[in-house]
Amino acid sequence: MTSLIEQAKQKAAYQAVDEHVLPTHTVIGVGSGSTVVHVVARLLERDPALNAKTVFIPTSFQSRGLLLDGGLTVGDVEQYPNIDVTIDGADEVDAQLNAIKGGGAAHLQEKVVAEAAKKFIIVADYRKDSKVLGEQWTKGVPVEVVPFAWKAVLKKLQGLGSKDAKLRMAVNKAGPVVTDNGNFIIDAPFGLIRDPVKVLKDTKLITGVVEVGLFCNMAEVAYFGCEDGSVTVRTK
Ligand SMILES: O=C[C@H](O)[C@H](O)[C@H](O)COP(=O)(O)O
Repeated sequence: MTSLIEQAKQKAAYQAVDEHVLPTHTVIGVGSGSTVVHVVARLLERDPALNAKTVFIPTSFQSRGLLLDGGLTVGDVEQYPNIDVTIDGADEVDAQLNAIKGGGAAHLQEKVVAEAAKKFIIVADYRKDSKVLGEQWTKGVPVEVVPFAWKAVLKKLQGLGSKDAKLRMAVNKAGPVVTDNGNFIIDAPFGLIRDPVKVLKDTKLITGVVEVGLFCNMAEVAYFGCEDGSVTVRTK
């Protein structure tokens, strides 16, 4: 039996695909994470002729695998720098549609693919819906760093007020999580983030930081699957 959370993710993902992936689209960005599994499932229910003329741009090893397993054609932003629409999950979304992403360490490729798209759409379940970032997602802002700089970046993040910033450690592997790009992740909690643009700018300016999991002023719409089976749609 599917859990309430899985149902919520599925409803949000299905509605987003139905409303934003148009028959005229030929290049679609596909994010990463557990909610995106439902995005790909819905894409696979489309007319096969539409999928056959479409290239899908993954944002991680995981989403590339989902697309390939579904028999879809994959490409990259080097070949396809103009994407019609990108649909992705999020760890938390605020009232202005700013988002924290990178809980799965995929936010660098996700941000590139989102920025290359004419439209960026977020799909999530009710647990991700916040007024202010940091209300629900308390693990911190994921910051991807080049490995040799991690300690220096950690100190700078602490200096910016993230006292509990820490290197993300792997499970079932000794040592840190290594991203799809060969980098490390620092999770930097900043409490309630009332000015995400400032936190993004301050953290991204630290030398050694590759990308920060704050997606500010990027999403056009967010779909939240609710506990009662409905979907809340929030637009900018
Ligand atoms: O790095 C991972 C991505 O930003 C995901 O989109 C995010 O963590 C949400 O994942 P999920 O849909 O599994 O909650």
